[in-house]
Amino acid sequence: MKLSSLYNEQQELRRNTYSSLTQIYQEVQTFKQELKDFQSFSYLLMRNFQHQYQDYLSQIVDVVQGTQLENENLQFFQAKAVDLEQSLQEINERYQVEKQKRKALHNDLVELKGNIRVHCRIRPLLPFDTESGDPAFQKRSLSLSEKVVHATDDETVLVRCSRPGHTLFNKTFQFERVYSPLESQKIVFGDVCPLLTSLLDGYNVCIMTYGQTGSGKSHTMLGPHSESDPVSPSEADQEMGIIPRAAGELFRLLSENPTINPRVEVSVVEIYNNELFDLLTKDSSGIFGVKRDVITTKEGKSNVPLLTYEHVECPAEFMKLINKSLQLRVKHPTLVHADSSRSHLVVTVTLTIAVPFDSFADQQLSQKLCEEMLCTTQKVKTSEKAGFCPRGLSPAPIPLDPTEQQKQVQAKLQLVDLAGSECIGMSGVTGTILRETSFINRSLAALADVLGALSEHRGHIPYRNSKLTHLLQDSIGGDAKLLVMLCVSPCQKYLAETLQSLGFGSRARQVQRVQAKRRNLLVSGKSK
Ligand SMILES: Nc1ncnc2c1ncn2[C@@H]1O[C@H](COP(=O)(O)OP(=O)(O)OP(=O)(O)O)[C@@H](O)[C@H]1O
Repeated sequence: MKLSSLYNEQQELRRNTYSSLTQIYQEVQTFKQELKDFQSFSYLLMRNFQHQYQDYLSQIVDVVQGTQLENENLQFFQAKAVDLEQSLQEINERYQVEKQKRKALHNDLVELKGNIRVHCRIRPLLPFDTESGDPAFQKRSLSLSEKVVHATDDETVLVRCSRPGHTLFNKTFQFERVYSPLESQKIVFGDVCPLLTSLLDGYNVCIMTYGQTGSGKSHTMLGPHSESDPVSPSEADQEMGIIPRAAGELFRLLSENPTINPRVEVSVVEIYNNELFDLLTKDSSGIFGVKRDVITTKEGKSNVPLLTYEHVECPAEFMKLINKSLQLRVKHPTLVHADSSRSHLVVTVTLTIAVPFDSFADQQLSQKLCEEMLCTTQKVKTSEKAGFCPRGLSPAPIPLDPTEQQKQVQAKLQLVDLAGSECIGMSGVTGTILRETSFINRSLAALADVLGALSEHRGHIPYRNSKLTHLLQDSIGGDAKLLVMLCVSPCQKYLAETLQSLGFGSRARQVQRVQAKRRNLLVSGKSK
């Protein structure tokens, strides 16, 4: 019994063992299958990975090669850009040289043809461009201060107005030189400076500023100044205008030529309400600014009898006279400009220099002129104060050592700061100032008429219609080198006045006068 139960137990154990073994076997088989599947999946994965790796690798190689190529291209283009930049710079430098040459040739041509040279300066926008006493105007002032006048290059002014409600305007004007609002007093003088060399070479020269009131004429001619702060000829003052700079340059040039025995004389006149005043002399009651007249001499030249010429020996003495005269110059405020000059200011510098005879022909001519001078001086006997020239004559020639072989040349530099042309409605003037304004406008119209008559080669040139044109007759219609410096405002508010000034300048350029001539001998020493 016990044996049988043991047997049964063993049988049971065997069955269980067999069943477990079978189960284990099945699991091993399943595991083996799974392992096999995993192996083939891994293999597949590996192959895929290898393919992808190959792909990426070849892509990377392509990219690296491409980058290298691009790098080489970049370096090539960079080198090319440097080359191009260099040649552009060279071309630019050559262009600037050619431009200067062209400009010099153009200026020579202008002079040969006897044309008037016209420069135009556009001033910067200033606070008073947006200010107005008129409240209705104030509302519009922002748009009216919009810039409509531009310097597109150094010879072209573009006037462009595209404001809704206004006539569209797009017009260019050409001048010998155009200054943008950023260009300094020094740059402006740089273009004027050669005219001083011409003066020393014996040419008469006239430089005048023309433009609307407040457009920058006095600023250009004199620089900022006031009674308490006069114009000083100091190199440190960047804002100095043409007159103090010209004074400095003239004496600098003279100091480089000590043998020419120079004599510089200055007269200053103001033309106010068509009357001419000598600002360097007092009347019997001790008041500066004596009324004078302009006459035409037998030779057809304009002359101011009894005009004072003062002898100056340095820029400081020169500017002292100018500052004294500026204090006398009539100024009144207008709506456009609080410190408006109401008169034309004409500064005349007479330079007499002695130069050696260089040819027999010169001596002959000198003799002739000497005789002419003698005749004239015998007719006009005027007392001569120490340091002053005989009134009403051009300044006296320098007495020379009779044994010296020298000739004298006299040339005249006129620096003219015109009163501003203006529209009466815009400047808001009444009473005395209105009267002044109409005189200013009439004299400027007379100037335009003279230019018109000259450009049309009319037989009669109406110089005598105003004191201004009569006084400037020799410079405008004669053989002087004449430079008109137009001054214009950049803003919309003064468009009409600006167009008027630009039109004046364009007409002035059309005038063909006689070619500028060197002054010849005034009087001579004796030749041996
Ligand atoms: N280029 C410029 N740069 C800076 N300020 C300027 C310039 N031009 C003119 N101004 C200023 O504008 C104002 C008017 O100029 P300016 O007195 O020269 O006018 P104007 O044409 O002589 O006027 P008017 O005919 O009424 O005397 C001044 O305050 C002057 O300093």
